[in-house]
Amino acid sequence: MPPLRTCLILPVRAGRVLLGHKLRGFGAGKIVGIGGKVEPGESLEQAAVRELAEEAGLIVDPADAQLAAYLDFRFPHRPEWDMTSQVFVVRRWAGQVRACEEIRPEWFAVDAPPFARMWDENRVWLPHVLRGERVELQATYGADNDRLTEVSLRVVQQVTRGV
Ligand SMILES: Nc1[nH]c(=O)nc2c1ncn2[C@H]1C[C@H](O)[C@@H](COP(=O)(O)OP(=O)(O)OP(=O)(O)O)O1
Repeated sequence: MPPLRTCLILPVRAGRVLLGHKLRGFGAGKIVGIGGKVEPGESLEQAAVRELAEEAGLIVDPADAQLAAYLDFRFPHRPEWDMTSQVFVVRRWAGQVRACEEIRPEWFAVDAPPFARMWDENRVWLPHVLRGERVELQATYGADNDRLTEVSLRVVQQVTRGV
């Protein structure tokens, strides 16, 4: 089965990034980037802005979603969890942050994301993205489906403007 296609979107403003406490479903109990599965007929940008509106109440023009990472997560001991995820950064939006049944959003300082409570590979790719770089990452999880056994990261583009 090909890996599930998902997206993540990171609103960034004034040195802070919006993440969310995942309250149910995949990754429940972790702090995650807001996002979800890409639905048939949607572009990745459309999926990302739809998820942000549904899960955190912010309204974004898909043209303002900047591609920041391509992530490939493999779980050899739980292959049904294999996913790819395109990550977008957005700096312009309308609306107010609000919670939903699935996510409780919270702002974090860009220089202090809550790595201990995030998926393990976030500590590898997220600092680059929050510095304004574009990256590609491949990560493989071990038998506990919680800690990485292998990871590789490639910086695809250095971006002069930080977030
Ligand atoms: N290793 C990983 N690191 C990470 O940062 N995000 C990951 C990840 N593996 C998956 N994700 C993200 C991608 C995607 O946004 C989300 C999974 O999609 P969903 O939130 O749609 O899952 P759910 O099972 O909660 O879906 P529904 O039950 O359909 O709402 O988890």
